[in-house]
Amino acid sequence: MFTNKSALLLYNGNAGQKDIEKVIGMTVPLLSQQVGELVIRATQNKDDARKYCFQNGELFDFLFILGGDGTIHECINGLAKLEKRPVIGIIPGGTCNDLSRSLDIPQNIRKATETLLEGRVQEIDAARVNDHFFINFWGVGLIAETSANIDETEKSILGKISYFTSAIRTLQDMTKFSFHLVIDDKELIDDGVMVLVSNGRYIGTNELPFSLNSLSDGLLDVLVINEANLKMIKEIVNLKDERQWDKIYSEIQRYQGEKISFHTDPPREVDTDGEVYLKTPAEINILKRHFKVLVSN
Ligand SMILES: Nc1ncnc2c1ncn2[C@@H]1O[C@H](COP(=O)(O)OP(=O)(O)OP(=O)(O)O)[C@@H](O)[C@H]1O
Repeated sequence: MFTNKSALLLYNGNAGQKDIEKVIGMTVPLLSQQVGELVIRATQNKDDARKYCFQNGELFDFLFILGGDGTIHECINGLAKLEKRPVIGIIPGGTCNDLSRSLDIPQNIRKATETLLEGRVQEIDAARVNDHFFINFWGVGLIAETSANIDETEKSILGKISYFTSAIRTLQDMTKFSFHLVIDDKELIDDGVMVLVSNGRYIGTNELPFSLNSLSDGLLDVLVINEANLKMIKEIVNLKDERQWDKIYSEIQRYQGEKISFHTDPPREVDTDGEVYLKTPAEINILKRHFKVLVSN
């Protein structure tokens, strides 16, 4: 599949906890054995991946992204509007790596590279929010405030555990907010502590207990949490049997749709794929099978 093809390996040059030379050493020898022409580039700054993908994405048949969900988010924002988009191979090099988990890619870098090189191409959905794009999730309330409250030093030392310590801090002073939500033709005026729109199956390394949730189903899943406490959050992340869901959590509402409109007054911060830089209001549309990715055979 890769002979006579060109590929870009883009890696997060600021890879936090990871020994980048060791990480690169686990993937480049494997890629260069199979790929016709391999270009390697490290990101120099935040937003570099988005700009580079936008300017050069059409030149490559494949894009291997070695980084976390934040780096992937930047890449898909650079690629989304291009006519010719490369096939994406995700090598999990971040802290949470939620998208690679949703795609069942091994979390070990060498194994992930081998899996992608022996894999097949699958089309997956993405979503457009206003003039931006996301691939894994969009959320307001608890999730956005947890991300915003993460201490970067803590993240580099504790990795994914920092999300839990931040969630505990955030829950202590979380207050409800009012919102106006429209999912396709269904209108909901309500208040709550979190509204989540997900395309993928994992958030903060935890699998969402939705058996219907798929990256290729042409639908976005919407989760509205009206009340939250720590016990409940722990139970949600540990809940593996979806049949228990409706019985236990009457304060959680679930929907699916293709087009979502969300308003708050005043505007609230939004987390998209783990990055907090957007605010409400939001007009969200599914982009069916917009990207091609490599997955396990
Ligand atoms: N060279 C760089 N200098 C500064 N920031 C960078 C650089 N390269 C990437 N970034 C930024 O670092 C952020 C985090 O990177 P990344 O997502 O790869 O790792 P992570 O946050 O540890 O992983 P995850 O999102 O899976 O938890 C991204 O938002 C990206 O914009």
